[in-house]
Amino acid sequence: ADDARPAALAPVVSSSSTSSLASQAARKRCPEDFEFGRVLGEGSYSTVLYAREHVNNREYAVKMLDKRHIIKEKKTKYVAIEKDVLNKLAHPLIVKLYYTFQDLHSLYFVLELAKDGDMLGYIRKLGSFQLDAARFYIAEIIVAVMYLHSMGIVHRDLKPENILLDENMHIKITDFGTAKILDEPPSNSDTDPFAAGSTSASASVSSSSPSPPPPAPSSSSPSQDAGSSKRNSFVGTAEYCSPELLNDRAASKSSDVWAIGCILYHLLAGRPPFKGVNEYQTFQKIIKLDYTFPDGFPPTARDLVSSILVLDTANRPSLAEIQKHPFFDGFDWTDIHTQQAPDLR
Ligand SMILES: Nc1ncnc2c1ncn2[C@@H]1O[C@H](COP(=O)(O)OP(=O)(O)OP(=O)(O)O)[C@@H](O)[C@H]1O
Ligand SMILES: O=C(O)C[C@H](Cc1nc2cc(Cl)cc(Cl)c2[nH]1)c1ccc(Cl)cc1
Repeated sequence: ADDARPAALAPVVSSSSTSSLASQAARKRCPEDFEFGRVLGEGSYSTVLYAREHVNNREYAVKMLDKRHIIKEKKTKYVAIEKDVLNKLAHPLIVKLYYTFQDLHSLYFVLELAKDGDMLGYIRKLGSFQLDAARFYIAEIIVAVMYLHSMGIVHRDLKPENILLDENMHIKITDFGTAKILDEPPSNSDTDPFAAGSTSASASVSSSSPSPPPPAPSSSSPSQDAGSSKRNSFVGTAEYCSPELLNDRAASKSSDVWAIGCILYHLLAGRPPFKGVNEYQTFQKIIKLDYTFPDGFPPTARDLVSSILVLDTANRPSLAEIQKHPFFDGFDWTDIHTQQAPDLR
Protein backbone atom coordinates (compact mmCIF):
# COMPACT_ATOMS: atom_id res chain seq x y z
CA ALA A 1 0.00 0.00 0.00
CA ASP A 2 1.43 3.39 -0.81
CA ASP A 3 0.05 5.17 2.22
CA ALA A 4 2.31 6.23 5.08
CA ARG A 5 1.10 3.56 7.52
CA PRO A 6 3.69 0.84 8.16
CA ALA A 7 2.98 -2.22 6.02
CA ALA A 8 1.79 -4.17 9.04
CA LEU A 9 -1.10 -1.74 9.51
CA ALA A 10 -1.85 -1.30 5.84
CA PRO A 11 -5.42 -2.36 5.10
CA VAL A 12 -5.52 -6.00 4.04
CA VAL A 13 -7.71 -5.92 0.94
CA SER A 14 -7.99 -9.16 -0.99
CA SER A 15 -7.73 -8.80 -4.76
CA SER A 16 -11.25 -10.22 -5.28
CA SER A 17 -12.93 -7.53 -3.20
CA THR A 18 -11.28 -4.62 -5.02
CA SER A 19 -12.02 -5.98 -8.48
CA SER A 20 -15.67 -6.97 -7.95
CA LEU A 21 -18.11 -4.70 -9.79
CA ALA A 22 -20.08 -4.13 -6.62
CA SER A 23 -17.14 -2.66 -4.74
CA GLN A 24 -16.19 -0.68 -7.87
CA ALA A 25 -19.69 0.85 -7.94
CA ALA A 26 -19.63 1.68 -4.21
CA ARG A 27 -16.01 2.90 -4.11
CA LYS A 28 -15.76 6.61 -3.27
CA ARG A 29 -14.59 8.37 -6.47
CA CYS A 30 -12.05 11.17 -6.63
CA PRO A 31 -11.18 13.77 -9.28
CA GLU A 32 -8.38 11.51 -10.59
CA ASP A 33 -11.02 8.96 -11.67
CA PHE A 34 -12.12 11.40 -14.37
CA GLU A 35 -10.78 13.20 -17.40
CA PHE A 36 -12.38 16.65 -17.42
CA GLY A 37 -13.41 18.40 -20.63
CA ARG A 38 -15.09 21.68 -21.55
CA VAL A 39 -17.17 23.90 -19.29
CA LEU A 40 -20.85 23.08 -19.88
CA GLY A 41 -22.08 26.02 -17.83
CA GLU A 42 -21.70 28.16 -14.74
CA GLY A 43 -24.05 28.63 -11.79
CA SER A 44 -23.98 31.20 -9.01
CA TYR A 45 -21.94 28.83 -6.87
CA SER A 46 -20.84 26.22 -9.35
CA THR A 47 -19.04 25.30 -12.54
CA VAL A 48 -20.29 22.33 -14.54
CA LEU A 49 -17.69 20.44 -16.58
CA TYR A 50 -17.95 17.64 -19.11
CA ALA A 51 -16.16 14.57 -17.69
CA ARG A 52 -15.34 11.03 -18.73
CA GLU A 53 -14.64 8.26 -16.16
CA HIS A 54 -11.32 6.48 -17.03
CA VAL A 55 -12.34 2.94 -16.10
CA ASN A 56 -15.51 2.74 -18.19
CA ASN A 57 -15.39 5.72 -20.55
CA ARG A 58 -18.77 6.88 -19.25
CA GLU A 59 -19.64 10.53 -19.78
CA TYR A 60 -20.96 12.81 -17.01
CA ALA A 61 -21.65 16.42 -16.12
CA VAL A 62 -19.57 17.18 -13.03
CA LYS A 63 -20.83 20.10 -10.95
CA MET A 64 -17.96 21.58 -8.96
CA LEU A 65 -18.47 23.92 -6.03
CA ASP A 66 -15.77 25.92 -4.28
CA LYS A 67 -15.87 25.02 -0.58
CA ARG A 68 -14.76 28.42 0.66
CA HIS A 69 -17.41 30.17 -1.46
CA ILE A 70 -20.13 27.77 -0.29
CA ILE A 71 -19.22 28.38 3.32
CA LYS A 72 -18.84 32.15 2.93
CA GLU A 73 -22.23 32.41 1.19
CA LYS A 74 -23.79 30.08 3.77
CA LYS A 75 -25.04 27.69 1.07
CA THR A 76 -24.04 24.43 2.76
CA LYS A 77 -27.72 23.61 3.47
CA TYR A 78 -28.55 23.91 -0.25
CA VAL A 79 -25.72 21.54 -1.14
CA ALA A 80 -26.94 19.03 1.46
CA ILE A 81 -30.52 19.32 0.18
CA GLU A 82 -29.46 18.88 -3.45
CA LYS A 83 -27.54 15.73 -2.51
CA ASP A 84 -30.31 14.31 -0.27
CA VAL A 85 -33.05 15.00 -2.82
CA LEU A 86 -31.13 13.68 -5.84
CA ASN A 87 -30.19 10.53 -3.92
CA LYS A 88 -33.91 9.78 -3.39
CA LEU A 89 -34.79 10.14 -7.07
CA ALA A 90 -34.58 7.65 -9.92
CA HIS A 91 -36.61 8.60 -12.99
CA PRO A 92 -35.76 8.74 -16.72
CA LEU A 93 -36.88 12.40 -16.93
CA ILE A 94 -34.87 13.59 -13.91
CA VAL A 95 -31.08 14.11 -13.82
CA LYS A 96 -29.38 11.20 -11.97
CA LEU A 97 -26.72 11.75 -9.31
CA TYR A 98 -24.03 9.05 -9.53
CA TYR A 99 -21.38 10.13 -7.03
CA THR A 100 -20.46 12.91 -4.65
CA PHE A 101 -16.97 13.51 -3.30
CA GLN A 102 -14.65 16.33 -2.33
CA ASP A 103 -11.00 17.32 -2.38
CA LEU A 104 -9.11 20.08 -0.58
CA HIS A 105 -10.88 22.99 -2.33
CA SER A 106 -14.01 21.65 -4.02
CA LEU A 107 -17.18 19.60 -3.74
CA TYR A 108 -18.18 17.44 -6.71
CA PHE A 109 -21.61 16.23 -7.91
CA VAL A 110 -21.19 13.65 -10.67
CA LEU A 111 -24.44 13.98 -12.62
CA GLU A 112 -26.07 12.37 -15.64
CA LEU A 113 -25.02 14.35 -18.72
CA ALA A 114 -27.76 16.13 -20.70
CA LYS A 115 -26.11 16.77 -24.05
CA ASP A 116 -28.63 19.04 -25.76
CA GLY A 117 -28.68 22.12 -23.53
CA ASP A 118 -31.77 23.50 -21.85
CA MET A 119 -35.32 24.40 -22.88
CA LEU A 120 -34.74 28.16 -22.59
CA GLY A 121 -32.13 27.84 -25.30
CA TYR A 122 -34.68 26.28 -27.67
CA ILE A 123 -37.39 28.84 -26.84
CA ARG A 124 -34.90 31.59 -27.69
CA LYS A 125 -33.80 29.84 -30.88
CA LEU A 126 -37.32 29.08 -32.14
CA GLY A 127 -39.16 32.06 -30.70
CA SER A 128 -41.92 29.73 -29.54
CA PHE A 129 -42.89 26.04 -29.89
CA GLN A 130 -45.40 24.45 -32.24
CA LEU A 131 -48.53 23.29 -30.39
CA ASP A 132 -47.69 19.56 -30.54
CA ALA A 133 -44.11 20.18 -29.35
CA ALA A 134 -45.36 22.33 -26.46
CA ARG A 135 -47.90 19.62 -25.57
CA PHE A 136 -45.21 16.90 -25.61
CA TYR A 137 -42.76 18.80 -23.40
CA ILE A 138 -45.40 19.98 -20.92
CA ALA A 139 -46.54 16.34 -20.73
CA GLU A 140 -42.96 15.19 -19.97
CA ILE A 141 -42.64 17.89 -17.28
CA ILE A 142 -46.00 16.81 -15.76
CA VAL A 143 -44.92 13.14 -15.66
CA ALA A 144 -41.58 14.05 -14.04
CA VAL A 145 -43.15 16.42 -11.49
CA MET A 146 -45.90 13.88 -10.61
CA TYR A 147 -43.07 11.48 -9.77
CA LEU A 148 -41.31 14.18 -7.69
CA HIS A 149 -44.52 14.91 -5.77
CA SER A 150 -45.16 11.19 -5.22
CA MET A 151 -41.72 11.11 -3.56
CA GLY A 152 -42.70 14.01 -1.29
CA ILE A 153 -40.50 16.53 -3.12
CA VAL A 154 -41.55 20.00 -4.34
CA HIS A 155 -39.09 21.43 -6.87
CA ARG A 156 -39.97 25.12 -6.19
CA ASP A 157 -37.89 26.52 -9.05
CA LEU A 158 -39.24 24.92 -12.23
CA LYS A 159 -38.28 27.06 -15.21
CA PRO A 160 -37.05 26.46 -18.79
CA GLU A 161 -33.40 26.85 -17.70
CA ASN A 162 -33.84 23.90 -15.31
CA ILE A 163 -35.35 21.67 -17.99
CA LEU A 164 -32.35 20.13 -19.72
CA LEU A 165 -32.52 18.02 -22.88
CA ASP A 166 -30.68 14.77 -23.56
CA GLU A 167 -29.36 13.56 -26.92
CA ASN A 168 -32.77 12.08 -27.77
CA MET A 169 -34.41 15.42 -26.99
CA HIS A 170 -36.18 14.09 -23.88
CA ILE A 171 -36.15 16.29 -20.76
CA LYS A 172 -33.95 15.94 -17.70
CA ILE A 173 -35.15 18.10 -14.81
CA THR A 174 -32.29 19.50 -12.73
CA ASP A 175 -31.40 22.02 -9.99
CA PHE A 176 -32.73 20.53 -6.75
CA GLY A 177 -30.75 22.72 -4.33
CA THR A 178 -33.89 24.75 -3.62
CA ALA A 179 -36.29 21.80 -3.55
CA LYS A 180 -38.45 21.13 -0.52
CA ILE A 181 -38.84 17.75 1.14
CA LEU A 182 -42.49 17.81 2.30
CA ASP A 183 -42.96 16.58 5.85
CA GLU A 184 -46.08 14.50 5.27
CA PRO A 185 -45.30 10.99 3.99
CA PRO A 186 -45.03 10.89 0.17
CA SER A 187 -48.60 10.69 -1.07
CA ASN A 188 -49.81 9.18 -4.30
CA SER A 189 -53.08 11.06 -3.97
CA ASP A 190 -52.12 13.02 -7.07
CA THR A 191 -51.95 9.92 -9.16
CA ASP A 192 -55.24 8.67 -7.73
CA PRO A 193 -57.80 10.11 -10.16
CA PHE A 194 -60.53 9.91 -7.50
CA ALA A 195 -58.54 11.77 -4.85
CA ALA A 196 -59.89 15.14 -3.85
CA GLY A 197 -57.98 18.06 -5.31
CA SER A 198 -54.50 17.14 -4.35
CA THR A 199 -53.12 20.64 -4.13
CA SER A 200 -52.79 21.69 -0.53
CA ALA A 201 -55.27 24.36 0.46
CA SER A 202 -52.86 25.53 3.13
CA ALA A 203 -51.35 28.49 1.38
CA SER A 204 -53.68 31.37 0.61
CA VAL A 205 -52.89 34.73 -0.83
CA SER A 206 -53.05 37.14 2.08
CA SER A 207 -55.43 40.04 1.43
CA SER A 208 -53.20 42.54 3.19
CA SER A 209 -51.07 44.74 1.00
CA PRO A 210 -48.27 42.51 -0.15
CA SER A 211 -44.98 42.72 1.65
CA PRO A 212 -41.94 43.95 -0.29
CA PRO A 213 -40.51 41.25 -2.54
CA PRO A 214 -38.65 38.61 -0.58
CA PRO A 215 -34.86 38.51 -0.86
CA ALA A 216 -33.21 36.08 -3.24
CA PRO A 217 -32.15 32.77 -1.72
CA SER A 218 -30.20 33.57 1.40
CA SER A 219 -28.51 31.72 4.17
CA SER A 220 -31.14 30.54 6.57
CA SER A 221 -32.68 27.14 6.39
CA PRO A 222 -35.26 26.24 3.77
CA SER A 223 -38.91 26.50 4.75
CA GLN A 224 -40.18 24.36 7.61
CA ASP A 225 -43.26 22.58 6.35
CA ALA A 226 -45.88 22.98 3.68
CA GLY A 227 -48.58 25.42 4.70
CA SER A 228 -46.54 27.05 7.43
CA SER A 229 -46.85 30.78 7.46
CA LYS A 230 -43.32 30.80 8.88
CA ARG A 231 -41.31 33.00 6.60
CA ASN A 232 -38.58 31.10 4.89
CA SER A 233 -35.75 32.56 2.97
CA PHE A 234 -36.24 30.90 -0.37
CA VAL A 235 -37.92 32.31 -3.47
CA GLY A 236 -37.59 30.83 -6.95
CA THR A 237 -36.82 32.77 -10.07
CA ALA A 238 -39.04 35.82 -10.34
CA GLU A 239 -41.04 35.03 -13.50
CA TYR A 240 -42.26 31.57 -12.45
CA CYS A 241 -42.68 32.24 -8.73
CA SER A 242 -46.20 31.53 -7.45
CA PRO A 243 -48.19 34.21 -5.56
CA GLU A 244 -48.40 32.08 -2.40
CA LEU A 245 -44.61 31.82 -2.39
CA LEU A 246 -44.45 35.62 -2.58
CA ASN A 247 -47.06 36.14 0.12
CA ASP A 248 -46.76 33.66 2.92
CA ARG A 249 -44.15 31.51 1.26
CA ALA A 250 -45.69 28.15 1.98
CA ALA A 251 -44.14 25.79 -0.54
CA SER A 252 -46.48 23.12 -1.79
CA LYS A 253 -47.15 20.98 -4.83
CA SER A 254 -49.47 23.64 -6.26
CA SER A 255 -46.49 26.01 -6.50
CA ASP A 256 -44.97 23.61 -9.03
CA VAL A 257 -48.35 23.47 -10.85
CA TRP A 258 -48.29 27.30 -11.12
CA ALA A 259 -44.77 27.14 -12.65
CA ILE A 260 -45.92 24.55 -15.21
CA GLY A 261 -48.75 26.93 -16.21
CA CYS A 262 -46.14 29.68 -16.70
CA ILE A 263 -43.91 27.37 -18.77
CA LEU A 264 -46.83 26.33 -21.04
CA TYR A 265 -47.66 30.01 -21.61
CA HIS A 266 -43.97 30.74 -22.30
CA LEU A 267 -43.57 27.88 -24.84
CA LEU A 268 -46.56 29.08 -26.88
CA ALA A 269 -46.27 32.87 -26.47
CA GLY A 270 -42.47 33.01 -26.65
CA ARG A 271 -42.31 34.99 -23.39
CA PRO A 272 -43.32 34.34 -19.75
CA PRO A 273 -46.81 35.55 -18.65
CA PHE A 274 -45.45 37.82 -15.90
CA LYS A 275 -42.46 39.91 -16.90
CA GLY A 276 -41.87 43.34 -15.38
CA VAL A 277 -39.09 45.81 -16.05
CA ASN A 278 -37.49 44.56 -12.83
CA GLU A 279 -38.02 41.79 -10.29
CA TYR A 280 -40.26 43.91 -8.08
CA GLN A 281 -42.55 44.80 -11.03
CA THR A 282 -42.65 41.11 -11.98
CA PHE A 283 -43.72 40.19 -8.44
CA GLN A 284 -46.43 42.90 -8.57
CA LYS A 285 -47.82 41.44 -11.80
CA ILE A 286 -47.88 37.96 -10.29
CA ILE A 287 -49.78 38.85 -7.12
CA LYS A 288 -52.24 40.96 -9.14
CA LEU A 289 -52.56 38.19 -11.75
CA ASP A 290 -51.72 40.85 -14.30
CA TYR A 291 -51.23 38.99 -17.62
CA THR A 292 -52.92 38.73 -21.02
CA PHE A 293 -52.84 36.24 -23.89
CA PRO A 294 -51.39 37.29 -27.25
CA ASP A 295 -53.65 37.03 -30.32
CA GLY A 296 -53.49 33.58 -31.81
CA PHE A 297 -52.79 31.82 -28.52
CA PRO A 298 -54.42 28.38 -29.04
CA PRO A 299 -57.85 28.27 -27.32
CA THR A 300 -57.55 24.95 -25.44
CA ALA A 301 -54.08 25.95 -24.20
CA ARG A 302 -55.54 29.32 -23.16
CA ASP A 303 -58.26 27.54 -21.19
CA LEU A 304 -55.72 25.31 -19.46
CA VAL A 305 -53.32 28.15 -18.58
CA SER A 306 -56.23 30.24 -17.27
CA SER A 307 -57.32 27.37 -15.02
CA ILE A 308 -53.79 27.02 -13.56
CA LEU A 309 -52.84 30.69 -13.08
CA VAL A 310 -55.28 31.37 -10.26
CA LEU A 311 -54.25 33.04 -7.01
CA ASP A 312 -55.96 30.62 -4.64
CA THR A 313 -54.00 27.34 -4.59
CA ALA A 314 -57.16 25.42 -3.62
CA ASN A 315 -58.65 26.34 -6.99
CA ARG A 316 -55.61 25.19 -8.96
CA PRO A 317 -56.00 21.82 -10.73
CA SER A 318 -53.85 18.88 -9.64
CA LEU A 319 -51.44 17.41 -12.16
CA ALA A 320 -53.77 14.40 -12.52
CA GLU A 321 -56.65 16.75 -13.39
CA ILE A 322 -54.45 18.65 -15.86
CA GLN A 323 -53.71 15.38 -17.67
CA LYS A 324 -57.45 15.06 -18.38
CA HIS A 325 -57.81 18.60 -19.80
CA PRO A 326 -58.96 18.83 -23.46
CA PHE A 327 -55.52 20.29 -24.28
CA PHE A 328 -54.21 16.72 -23.96
CA ASP A 329 -57.12 15.04 -25.83
CA GLY A 330 -55.71 12.08 -27.72
CA PHE A 331 -52.28 12.40 -26.11
CA ASP A 332 -50.60 9.05 -25.36
CA TRP A 333 -49.19 9.30 -21.82
CA THR A 334 -47.69 5.79 -21.70
CA ASP A 335 -43.93 5.61 -21.39
CA ILE A 336 -43.60 9.09 -22.77
CA HIS A 337 -39.79 8.96 -22.36
CA THR A 338 -39.58 6.12 -24.89
CA GLN A 339 -41.69 7.92 -27.52
CA GLN A 340 -40.03 9.78 -30.37
CA ALA A 341 -39.53 13.38 -29.15
CA PRO A 342 -40.64 16.21 -31.49
CA ASP A 343 -37.89 17.63 -33.68
CA LEU A 344 -37.31 21.17 -32.38
CA ARG A 345 -34.53 21.95 -34.84
N1 LIG B 1 -26.54 17.50 -15.95
C1 LIG B 1 -26.15 18.49 -16.78
N2 LIG B 1 -25.85 18.21 -18.07
C2 LIG B 1 -25.48 19.20 -18.90
N3 LIG B 1 -25.36 20.50 -18.56
C3 LIG B 1 -25.64 20.83 -17.28
C4 LIG B 1 -26.05 19.85 -16.33
N4 LIG B 1 -26.27 20.47 -15.13
C5 LIG B 1 -26.01 21.77 -15.34
N5 LIG B 1 -25.63 21.99 -16.61
C6 LIG B 1 -25.26 23.29 -17.21
O1 LIG B 1 -24.49 24.02 -16.27
C7 LIG B 1 -25.12 25.27 -15.97
C8 LIG B 1 -24.96 25.56 -14.49
O2 LIG B 1 -25.76 24.63 -13.79
P1 LIG B 1 -25.84 24.69 -12.20
O3 LIG B 1 -26.94 23.77 -11.79
O4 LIG B 1 -24.51 24.49 -11.65
O5 LIG B 1 -26.17 26.19 -11.87
P2 LIG B 1 -27.60 26.84 -12.06
O6 LIG B 1 -28.54 26.14 -11.14
O7 LIG B 1 -27.91 26.86 -13.52
O8 LIG B 1 -27.36 28.31 -11.60
P3 LIG B 1 -27.77 28.84 -10.16
O9 LIG B 1 -26.91 28.05 -9.21
O10 LIG B 1 -27.49 30.27 -10.25
O11 LIG B 1 -29.25 28.49 -10.03
C9 LIG B 1 -26.58 25.11 -16.36
O12 LIG B 1 -27.10 26.33 -16.81
C10 LIG B 1 -26.51 24.10 -17.48
O13 LIG B 1 -26.36 24.77 -18.71
O1 LIG C 1 -18.92 12.94 0.26
C1 LIG C 1 -20.11 13.08 0.58
O2 LIG C 1 -21.05 12.67 -0.10
C2 LIG C 1 -20.47 13.88 1.81
C3 LIG C 1 -19.96 15.32 1.68
C4 LIG C 1 -20.53 16.12 2.88
C5 LIG C 1 -20.03 17.53 2.80
N1 LIG C 1 -18.75 17.91 3.01
C6 LIG C 1 -18.74 19.26 2.88
C7 LIG C 1 -17.71 20.21 3.01
C8 LIG C 1 -18.05 21.55 2.81
CL1 LIG C 1 -16.80 22.74 2.97
C9 LIG C 1 -19.33 21.97 2.49
C10 LIG C 1 -20.31 21.02 2.37
CL2 LIG C 1 -21.90 21.52 1.96
C11 LIG C 1 -20.04 19.67 2.55
N2 LIG C 1 -20.82 18.56 2.47
C12 LIG C 1 -20.37 15.92 0.36
C13 LIG C 1 -19.41 16.01 -0.65
C14 LIG C 1 -19.73 16.54 -1.89
C15 LIG C 1 -21.03 16.99 -2.11
CL3 LIG C 1 -21.42 17.68 -3.66
C16 LIG C 1 -22.01 16.91 -1.13
C17 LIG C 1 -21.68 16.36 0.13
